[in-house]
Amino acid sequence: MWRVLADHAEGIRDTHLAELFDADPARFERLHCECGPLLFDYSKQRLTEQTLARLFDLARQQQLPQWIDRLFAGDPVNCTEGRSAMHWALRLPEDASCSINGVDITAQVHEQLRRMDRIVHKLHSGQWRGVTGEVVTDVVNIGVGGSDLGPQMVAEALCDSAVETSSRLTMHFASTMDGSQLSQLLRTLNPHSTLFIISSKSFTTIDTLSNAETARHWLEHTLGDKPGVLHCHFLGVSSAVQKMTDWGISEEHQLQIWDWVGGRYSMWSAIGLPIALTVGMHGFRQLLAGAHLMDEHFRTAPWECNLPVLMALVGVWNTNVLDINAQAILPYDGRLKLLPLYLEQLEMESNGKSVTRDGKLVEHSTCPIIWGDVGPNAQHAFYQLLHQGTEPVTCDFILPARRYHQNRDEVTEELISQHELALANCLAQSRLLALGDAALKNPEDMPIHQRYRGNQPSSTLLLDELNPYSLGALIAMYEHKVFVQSVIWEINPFDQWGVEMGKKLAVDTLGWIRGEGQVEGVDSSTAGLLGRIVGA
Ligand SMILES: O=P(O)(O)OC[C@H]1O[C@](O)(CO)[C@@H](O)[C@@H]1O
Repeated sequence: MWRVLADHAEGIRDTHLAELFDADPARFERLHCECGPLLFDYSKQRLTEQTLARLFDLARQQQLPQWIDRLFAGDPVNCTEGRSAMHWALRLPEDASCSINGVDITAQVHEQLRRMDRIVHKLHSGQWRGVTGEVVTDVVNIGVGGSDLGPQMVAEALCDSAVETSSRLTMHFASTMDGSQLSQLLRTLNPHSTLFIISSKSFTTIDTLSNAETARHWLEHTLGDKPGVLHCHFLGVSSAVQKMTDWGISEEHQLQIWDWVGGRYSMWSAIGLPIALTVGMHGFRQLLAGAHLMDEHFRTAPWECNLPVLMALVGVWNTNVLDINAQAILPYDGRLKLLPLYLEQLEMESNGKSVTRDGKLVEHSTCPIIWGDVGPNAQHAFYQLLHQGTEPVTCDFILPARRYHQNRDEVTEELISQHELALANCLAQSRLLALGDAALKNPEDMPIHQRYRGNQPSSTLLLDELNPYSLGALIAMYEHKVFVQSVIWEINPFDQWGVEMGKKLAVDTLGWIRGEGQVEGVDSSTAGLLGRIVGA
């Protein structure tokens, strides 16, 4: 199939996107599809309907239907760890039946949602008090990777849907191992009214545990070594129940996740507590409902109108056939500032692999390099390379059609104008990237340094508006896209062995930094740097 695709690419290699649009006025109609609040426009990709037909053949050859069935049957698709990957089960409605190996998964999931609900209610209503009796007004989520990026990204993206609470609760996030964010927070927060969530699937991540330890010392130092400090000021979310207990988190303040939830797929579980604290449980359930809509769409929609499948295959075409190995994520909405970071983990930690499920070296490129920023800001930073650099890049433009239409006040008109400005810039950029000079009047009169080559492919994801439901659908779409690509590439998207060894090597290195033992068996760069650090 790869040969067929390569030959097909040869046939359209010299056809510019401007020609494809000229040749077919209905190109957009043919090459876009919708699911609920999302519209996926891939007409600015360098492909035709014949390309799609061949990509579907490839997907059939790679047994995509069987793999989708396996994913939703709870089979151990994470083969190196012998686990299933059932993030989709976190989004099931309560009346859905899902039992795996005799365990009622839906009941487990909804039991934890009810526990979350009680905690959210207690905090929102001002009933959660610190050890000295003050109402908790600040919550700090301590976590890293999937235990930080998803909750933080969504909580910020949904700031307009934040609920007013009688406790006037504020969410904060601390992730960095060096304590940068935590030290800033501890300078301003009141220990009497601060609650920490220790969020860690494994409850072994040193970044999180060292931040948690610092928080514990701060509380004990400022509040005194009273019994009840740990009980009143810490919540835990983990799959390692005993480890939470050993750390000192009381049973009633523990929320549970399961082995079958991957860290970067966990924001739908109790790891998403900061989201629920921001938008309330109703908002959190809307987020789950939007994701469930996408799960059902992915599982059942024909591929011709299946958003995750189309998005994945377009990506495979770019990466493996057109040799485009960079992808920019460009939301035209400041609330989605953290989405590129979130997708960096989702895509690159999942599919940044070079060994197949069968233990062979892959023969094709896998995950491209993904980065991004809020589009309008990136226009003033790296768009120069997109327009006139030497590297091909594919872009995902993400934008809500409507904003500021609710809760009107004295600046609503101005803000609506600002939103229109962002929309105009998004459409202008994707048009110029695709068409190049053909988008301009009399380009031949311009000097060469002002000309645009164009032919840079992009997709546009248009949301009705950004709310919990549409965001849930958007994120689930990317999750399933990643899964489809892993099937095409024959890799396991649910493990991350590449991140383990660096952590182990750091243990020895830490000993040397602390003056324990002789530095030996390391390269001269590491030895030289250690010498400077230890001598500093
Ligand atoms: O939730 P945990 O177990 O602390 O893990 C945090 C992150 O660390 C990783 O395991 C990578 O080191 C990610 O996959 C995960 O999201």
